[in-house]
Amino acid sequence: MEKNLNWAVLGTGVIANEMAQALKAMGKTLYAVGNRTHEKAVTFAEKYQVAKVYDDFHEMFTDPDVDVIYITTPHNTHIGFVREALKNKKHVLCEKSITLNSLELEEALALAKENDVIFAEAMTIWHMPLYKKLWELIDAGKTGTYASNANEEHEEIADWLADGVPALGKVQMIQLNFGSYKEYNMKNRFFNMDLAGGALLDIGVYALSIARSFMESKPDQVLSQVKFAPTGADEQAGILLMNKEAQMATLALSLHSKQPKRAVISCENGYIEIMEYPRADQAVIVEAESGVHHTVNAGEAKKALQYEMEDMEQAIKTGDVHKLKISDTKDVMDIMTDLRKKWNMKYPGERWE
Ligand SMILES: NC(=O)C1=CN([C@@H]2O[C@H](COP(=O)(O)OP(=O)(O)OC[C@H]3O[C@@H](n4cnc5c(N)ncnc54)[C@H](OP(=O)(O)O)[C@@H]3O)[C@@H](O)[C@H]2O)C=CC1
Ligand SMILES: O=C1CO[C@H](CO)[C@@H](O)[C@@H]1O
Repeated sequence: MEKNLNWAVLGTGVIANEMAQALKAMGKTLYAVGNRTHEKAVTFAEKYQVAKVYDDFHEMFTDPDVDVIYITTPHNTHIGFVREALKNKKHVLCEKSITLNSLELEEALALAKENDVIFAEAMTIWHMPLYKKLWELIDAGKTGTYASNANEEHEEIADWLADGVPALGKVQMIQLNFGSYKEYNMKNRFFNMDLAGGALLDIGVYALSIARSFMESKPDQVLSQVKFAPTGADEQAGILLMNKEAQMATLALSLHSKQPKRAVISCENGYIEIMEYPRADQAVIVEAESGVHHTVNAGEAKKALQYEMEDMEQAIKTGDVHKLKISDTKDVMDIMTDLRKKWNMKYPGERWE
């Protein structure tokens, strides 16, 4: 019989609560919880019937019954806890942004390899069925027509053909907005430099992940403008990307003004519009010539965390990590690192070399 993987969660904040609910919806129970403020871990365990609460959350890393740890603490703390977990041979699913910079990410990936465990980012974009479907659609139609044997690689091609969805051709230009209004409140993580706040690591990571996932290669040209919050954290930014195939992306990010979370992926024969990414379950495809609209549905927005944990479990059980898109996580982290270096925006205690 297949082994049931035991999940432990580090942290009891917003996303940890969602994770516990998602595991329940998967028919599983969270095995363990640890938190800096112990009483909150006790309350959390009662709420979700968690079997184990650690007196000191560091015990989680050496508990022989824990298979996989979900890290849900602020960005600045990720690398320290990731190191501790990987050295103790625990698989790790770590919240975005996975580390502060590429140097930390390289170190963590090397540690995962050395200890023969999986280390991945809980990046919603990699796991939602909608994006998986759209990547297939783009891939099957990137030459501008569907190849006659395309359905051997792309199961859904017959459905697209039946629905009259055109082969979209090459991705040319991607436009992404993400704006979320957060107060300048130093009690939370959003603008606090000590907690690695700022728009890029909190929301830019989503926009960049979408951009990377629809581009053929990593962008090698990056331009930007930035405005800083009174705390020194990046409050809003405009970012332009281009890769060697001359595919371009434009990002507008703000952590102090609301914008629709909208993605437009323009291709030669039409465009795809996704509203409310990252947790999206619907997109509209508009044909360039006729203006005809096709609605594409896949998955359910409310199951976002479930999809992440299902892909992680599958990777642990099979050893096939392709769904975790670690290489794309690295590309996104390289772009974010490069941007912050250009902005001279270093977090307290952060190492760049
Ligand atoms: N995927 C998604 O949709 C979302 C992802 N996130 C990501 O999840 C992470 C956490 O965000 P969120 O849940 O909003 O954060 P919260 O502020 O709600 O919770 C943070 C948790 O981390 C703990 N913590 C804070 N500092 C430390 C520290 N120095 N050492 C140990 N534990 C610490 C807190 O413990 P205590 O109780 O003691 O304060 C708390 O349990 C971030 O990386 C964020 O980007 C966030 C929201 C949505
Ligand atoms: O990941 C997250 C989901 O989106 C929020 C903004 O709307 C972020 O602040 C949060 O960290």
